[in-house]
Amino acid sequence: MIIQVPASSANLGPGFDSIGIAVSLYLKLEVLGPSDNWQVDHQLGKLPHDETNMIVTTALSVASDLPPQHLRVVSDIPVTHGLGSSSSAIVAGVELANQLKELHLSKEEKVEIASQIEGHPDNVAPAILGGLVVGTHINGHFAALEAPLFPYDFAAYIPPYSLKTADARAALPYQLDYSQAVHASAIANTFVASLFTKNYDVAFKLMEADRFHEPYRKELVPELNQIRELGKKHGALATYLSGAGPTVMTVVDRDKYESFEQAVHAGGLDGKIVRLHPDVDGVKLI
Ligand SMILES: Nc1ncnc2c1ncn2[C@@H]1O[C@H](COP(=O)(O)OP(=O)(O)OP(=O)(O)O)[C@@H](O)[C@H]1O
Ligand SMILES: N[C@@H](CCO)C(=O)O
Repeated sequence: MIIQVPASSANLGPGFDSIGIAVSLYLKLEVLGPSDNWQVDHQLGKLPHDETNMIVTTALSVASDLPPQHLRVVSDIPVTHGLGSSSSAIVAGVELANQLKELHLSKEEKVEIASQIEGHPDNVAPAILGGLVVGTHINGHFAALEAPLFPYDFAAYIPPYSLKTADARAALPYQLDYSQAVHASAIANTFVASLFTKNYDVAFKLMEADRFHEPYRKELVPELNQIRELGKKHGALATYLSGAGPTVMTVVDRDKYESFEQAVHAGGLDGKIVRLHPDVDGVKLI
């Protein structure tokens, strides 16, 4: 059995902790069979190979009596780079328990479990459902709604350095001034309305108008402004910080992708740039 989970790009500008989209990088979790101890084979650097691996801890939190397994993980989602690697591991763990214990979890139940673990649904919900998702928690439970998917590609600029979500969250203020909070919320509300009504001229302006997190994180990722400026000169639609960064996502018309990528290379940035498209399936068995 192989479980496949897509990467996800959260926030899309003003949708802090509530909007995310599944994109075409994947974690594949193969179940090789029962084992004396939990064993996780992977080539993902320092991540644990035993029962402390996040995939296993998640699976055991769903089904504590799950017998140990020998697992193999292959993933092209870069870890701590703002493309939802932790969410891919959590979603893989939920699905592992679901399959091995035949729990028959609904998609909504998977979103609830994974969001409780991650704390917000912006990465786990698209990783489960596929596509573009808006969600939050209310009275301790999570709701996630699927928005229409826009017909564009992404140029993901992936810097050579990593940035832990915890560190990027530490850069945020504890409080926002009341009038600033009202304006930030109005931007986010109108952004969501523009997505659901497919008013993309408005959506892409608002995607670059976040007031909740990008102003506080831009010093950590100087490439955000550099690429945003390149995008304006080379026909890109909008650029935002993917999740907690440091990946910078640019939405591009499919026929303008090549020229935008060339402009980023010519800009002398030392990260890599990867063409991504939305994933519509979410977690699935392959
Ligand atoms: N394939 C994996 N298997 C097990 N654990 C993983 C895996 N990928 C990521 N993790 C865990 O998630 C942590 C990284 O989470 P973090 O939230 O900092 O980054 P991210 O999820 O890549 O970024 P973002 O949440 O901004 O999209 C790793 O340190 C590790 O503990
Ligand atoms: N919404 C989250 C995504 C990363 O978990 C953030 O920006 O911190």
